[in-house]
Amino acid sequence: MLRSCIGGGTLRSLCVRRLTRSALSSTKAQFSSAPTRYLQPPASADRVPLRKQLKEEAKALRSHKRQRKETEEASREEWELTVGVEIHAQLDTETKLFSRAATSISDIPNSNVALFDLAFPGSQPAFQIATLLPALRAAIALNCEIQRVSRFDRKHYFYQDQPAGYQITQYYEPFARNGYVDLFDYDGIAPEDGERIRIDIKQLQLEQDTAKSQEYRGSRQLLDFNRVSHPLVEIITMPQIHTPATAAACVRKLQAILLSCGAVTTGMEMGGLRADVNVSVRRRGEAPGQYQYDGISGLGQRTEIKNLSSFKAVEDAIIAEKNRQIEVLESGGVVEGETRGWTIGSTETRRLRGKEGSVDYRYMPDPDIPPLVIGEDLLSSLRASIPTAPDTVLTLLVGSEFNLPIEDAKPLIELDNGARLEYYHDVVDILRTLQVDQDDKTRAGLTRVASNWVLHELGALLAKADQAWDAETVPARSLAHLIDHLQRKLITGPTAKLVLTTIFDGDQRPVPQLLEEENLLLRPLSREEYLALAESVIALNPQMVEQIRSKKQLGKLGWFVGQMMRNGEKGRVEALKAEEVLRELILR
Ligand SMILES: Nc1ncnc2c1ncn2[C@@H]1O[C@H](COP(=O)(O)OP(=O)(O)OP(=O)(O)O)[C@@H](O)[C@H]1O
Ligand SMILES: [Mg+2]
Ligand SMILES: [Mg+2]
Repeated sequence: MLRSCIGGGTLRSLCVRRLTRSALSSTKAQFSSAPTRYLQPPASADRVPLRKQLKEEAKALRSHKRQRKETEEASREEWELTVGVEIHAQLDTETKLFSRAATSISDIPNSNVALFDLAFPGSQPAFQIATLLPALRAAIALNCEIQRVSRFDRKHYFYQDQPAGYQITQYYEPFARNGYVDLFDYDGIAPEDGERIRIDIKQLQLEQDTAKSQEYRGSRQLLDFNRVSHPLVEIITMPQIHTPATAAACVRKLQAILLSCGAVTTGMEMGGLRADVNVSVRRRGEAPGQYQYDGISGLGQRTEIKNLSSFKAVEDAIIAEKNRQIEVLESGGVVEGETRGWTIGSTETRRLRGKEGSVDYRYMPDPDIPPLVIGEDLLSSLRASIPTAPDTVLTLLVGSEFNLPIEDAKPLIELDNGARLEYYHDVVDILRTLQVDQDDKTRAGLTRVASNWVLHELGALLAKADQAWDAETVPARSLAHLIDHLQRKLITGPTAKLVLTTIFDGDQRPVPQLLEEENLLLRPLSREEYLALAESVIALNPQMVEQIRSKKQLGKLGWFVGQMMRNGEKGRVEALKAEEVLRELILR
């Protein structure tokens, strides 16, 4: 740890030493682990030299991508793709939907299971009212009309992960209808969808999750009933999406909204959210297709790809399924309504089963569960407490108060479930107080400087250490003090980065104390010292000076600045002042 090396010498020299040593050992490691084919001559004449092989592979990949793009464009002109998405998200609740068993997923398998969850004969459902709160927050955040009365239904199918032989869901009378989600260009929608597209949401329904199956030694299945009856919200979009990229953007946005309104705590990466995509194609020139869905007619036959667990899988599976359907239709075949699966890294969807018509599920109202009646007072208190929507936060961050580029505003909102944004606000607040004596222009620029440090400098350290976000690793106060010192030119940029690394590695001293004790505060060079330094680098490079003077190659001044920083005492030469003196000496 860096902290332990501080005692024996100056922080700067020790860090350089530490870096050199670790750089050397990593170089060594690279060499020792390099495949032997680098070091040995080719064993036989037909072995292609590696560089050539890599070049050919890169060329093949480029041509494959080009071909895929061309096929995509050609097929887009001829075929219309339609996609509707169903999202299943695990609600942030302490209990299951109809029992008081805990929802914790980290406990040992089959430890959180009530009799009703296992469908023991005679056990009865006891609806847990608290599970409704995150569901309602989701419905409000998705602009839905909340139904004052809704009911639960049984959807029958037989599978090992469903002990009752039916799933309790809301088929006939869901608790929320007619919502929408707006997707913007910055959400990553396809260019042909323009700056904004609105996707209507047909309904939100409460339902039970299934048990988790796990394959065991190939032929057996292990079942963990901890997940069974975990409260889920199913969100169903209308078939209004026409590109794979927009479908992926839609799932990403729905996840962001659910996280930000506190309906869920985990996203796709942790298995807390799964997506099913429904895909159909239709030849543009031909008569409308014979299928319809909730008032939208003229559609092609849909297939459904179940259980997608990443945004990339959503996009890739839709591309593959669209291409498969086009191929079937172009060769005179018929697309069958079926459920299909997708394996990550694959290029094709695979048939799982023919799609049962809704009749086969034998939907029926659950006779054991009374209707859900939602009061206006509950709704208005939830509406008042719902956090600001991500789009509104984004507008604020790119607006005049924060003036951030969209490329910074988006990750600030999305990273670490909002914790990064909270930290950023803390840094800005403290920084504004520290810089209260500065002029308006400097103070206005603080928001951008802070986002650069929070996202890029701190982000790079986290990435390098492969470490998860923790606001205490570098306390907001420390980062604000560091930026304050830098803004006041009390330290140089490289020193600020070095100190950030030191704190990141565990040094807990307050920044002013650390800078003082390690002698890192900038002791500005005098004018005479700048002049002497500039003269020495000028004297060593007369030709360059001549080029700058005669050909007006002012860009070369930067090279001289670099020389001055290298030759001068580390951390004491300021680039702007160096350039000022150089201009004076060379261009006068
Ligand atoms: N022809 C079509 N092409 C593309 N998408 C479609 C088409 N018809 C319906 N969809 C989409 O399919 C989805 C249907 O979801 P819904 O939950 O209503 O039925 P389901 O898939 O039979 O139900 P579940 O999978 O929950 O048993 C919606 O997202 C809808 O937009
Ligand atoms: Mg559905
Ligand atoms: Mg479905």
